Amino acid sequence: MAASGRAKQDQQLDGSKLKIAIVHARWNEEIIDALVDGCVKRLLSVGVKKENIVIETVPGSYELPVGAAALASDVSIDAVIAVGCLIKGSTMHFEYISEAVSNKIMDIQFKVGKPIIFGLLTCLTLEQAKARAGLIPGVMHNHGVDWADCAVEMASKYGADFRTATWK
Ligand SMILES: Nc1c(NC[C@H](O)[C@H](O)[C@H](O)CO)[nH]c(=O)[nH]c1=O
Ligand SMILES: CC(=O)[C@@H](O)COP(=O)(O)O
Repeated sequence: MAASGRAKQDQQLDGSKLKIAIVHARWNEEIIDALVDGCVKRLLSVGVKKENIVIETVPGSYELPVGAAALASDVSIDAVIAVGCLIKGSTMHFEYISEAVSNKIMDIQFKVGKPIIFGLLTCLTLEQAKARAGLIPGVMHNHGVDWADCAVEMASKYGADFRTATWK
């Protein structure tokens, strides 16, 4: 069972002035649909306008860094949420994609000067993925909600700093 220590909000989130992009993979559609739905509903609930939520897709999670970088290059976008679901198979494919995507998304946000939220589930079983997408009642919350909060907080708190920071 995952740690229950979800980050508590240290400020009232206000997304009313933000434009947020979600780029999601199309593998494991049931999981992705639930994650994106949770993310969008949360963004709307903290004030992001519907017209300021951009949704694009890529074939698989390995393509998320390219999609995220492309969306982040749009000057009007304040943060990108990269959403994918990797489920371990019988080869090392899972490990290579997980590592590459994690490292690259971290790199890109510093290069583009915008928060890119790591919304990639790296699960050993379909059950783990369903739980983290909020699809098993009473087990776990939909992690897409956390990613929405994170995008709004990071864009609000650090967005401008990212663009001008010399430490990139
Ligand atoms: N097995 C999963 C994949 N595999 C596809 C790769 O992400 C990539 O699209 C392909 O290797 C071509 O570059 N993708 C997922 O998102 N989830 C999986 O479980
Ligand atoms: C995450 C993956 O790429 C994985 O689902 C692919 O399965 P396999 O390792 O059996 O080819």
